[in-house]
Amino acid sequence: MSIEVRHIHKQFGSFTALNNVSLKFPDGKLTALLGPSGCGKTTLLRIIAGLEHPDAGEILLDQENAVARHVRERKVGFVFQHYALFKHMSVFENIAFGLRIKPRKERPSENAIRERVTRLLELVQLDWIAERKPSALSGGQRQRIALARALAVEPRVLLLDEPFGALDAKVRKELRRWLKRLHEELNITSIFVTHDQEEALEVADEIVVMNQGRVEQTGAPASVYKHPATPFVYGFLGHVNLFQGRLQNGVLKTGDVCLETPGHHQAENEEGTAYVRPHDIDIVRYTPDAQGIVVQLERFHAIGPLAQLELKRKDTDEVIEAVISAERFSQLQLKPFDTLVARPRHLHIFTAGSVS
Ligand SMILES: Nc1ncnc2c1ncn2[C@@H]1O[C@H](COP(=O)(O)OP(=O)(O)OP(=O)(O)O)[C@@H](O)[C@H]1O
Repeated sequence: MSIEVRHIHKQFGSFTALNNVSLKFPDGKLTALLGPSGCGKTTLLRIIAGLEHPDAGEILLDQENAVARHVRERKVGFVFQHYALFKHMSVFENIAFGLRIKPRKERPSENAIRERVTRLLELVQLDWIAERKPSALSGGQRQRIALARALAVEPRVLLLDEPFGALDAKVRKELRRWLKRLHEELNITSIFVTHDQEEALEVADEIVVMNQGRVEQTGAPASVYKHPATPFVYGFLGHVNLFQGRLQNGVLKTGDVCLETPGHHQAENEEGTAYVRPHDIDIVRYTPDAQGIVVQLERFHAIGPLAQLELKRKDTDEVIEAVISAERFSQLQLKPFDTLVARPRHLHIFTAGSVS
C-alpha cells in the first residue's frame, strides 16, 4: 500500500511538533524516518497509524483520505521500542492474540490460526520457543516476536518505532540485517523510526531526514549520504570537519590556508564553510613547501583496519579528525606531536545564501 501525507501540522500547546510535512512513502519499500530526539518522528508515525490526530493535513492510504478512518480500519501493524508482549501468555498465544480478538465473522478457524502462527514463528526463526513466556526470551527475541505479532493480522503497512532502540549494539546490528532480509521477503510498505544514522543507511530503501518538525531531505541512502542538501543533514549523517572562511575565485581562505573549491568559481568574497568527512582527509609528513593545513598530531587510535587521528591546526588551534587506513598509518610511522600536513578532498561548501 502506498502512503502519502500532505501538509501535516501538529501542535502540542505552543510547541510545533510537525510543521507542514508532506511525504510519499513508496509502495512495498522500507523507509527510515531519521532525525534527532524530539524532531517529530514518532508523532508522524502515530498520525499515520491513527493513534494521534493532526491539526491540519491529509493522510492518504492508497490514495484514499484516511484522516477519518479508525486505527483498526487502517490495517496498520505497529512495533514499539519497548516490547509490549503480554507477560502471562506464551509466545504462541501472543502472536495469535490479534486473530483471536477479531469479530467472530472475520476470525479464522482454530486450525487456520495455528497454521498462521506456526508460519510466522518460522518466518522470524523462533519456532522452537513457541511455548515460552516472554520473560524467558532475550530482548532481541522479544522484538522478533513483537514483529510476528504485528504481522499476524496481515497489516497493509508496518510501522516500527525504534524497534531495536533498547537492545545492545551487537544484537541491534544483527536484527537490522535480519529486518532487511525479512522485508525483502515480505515487501510490505514499512516505515521505520530511528535516530541512528548507521541503522537508517544500512536498512532502508529510502531515508527521510527530519529536524525540528520539518523534512530536511528525502532520498535513497547512498544519495542522501553523498549529496546532503543542508548543513544539518551533513552533520547528522556522520562525523564532519568544518573549515570556515571566505570564498573567492574558486578558493576558500581558511586561517592561513587556501583550499581549492571547484564548482564555486562564481563566489565573490562570500562567507563559506567547507564540510569534509574524516576519511576525506589525506595526511602527509610536513615539508616547508607542502600544500595543505599544517597540523600537530594530538592523539591517535589505531586498532583494526582504520586509524583515527586527532589533529590540531597550527594556524587556528582548531581540531580536525582524520581517518586513514592502518596501512597508511604504519607507512607514515606517526608519533604523538608530529607535525603533519592535512589535505581535505571532497569539500562540500555551504554558504549563508545557498544550501548546496
Ligand atoms: N502528547 C504530547 N504532549 C506534549 N508534547 C508532546 C507530546 N507528544 C510529543 N510531544 C513533543 O513533541 C516533540 C516531538 O516528539 P516525538 O516523540 O515525535 O519526537 P521523536 O523525534 O520521535 O523523538 P524521540 O527519538 O526522542 O522519540 C517532542 O518535543 C515531544 O516532547
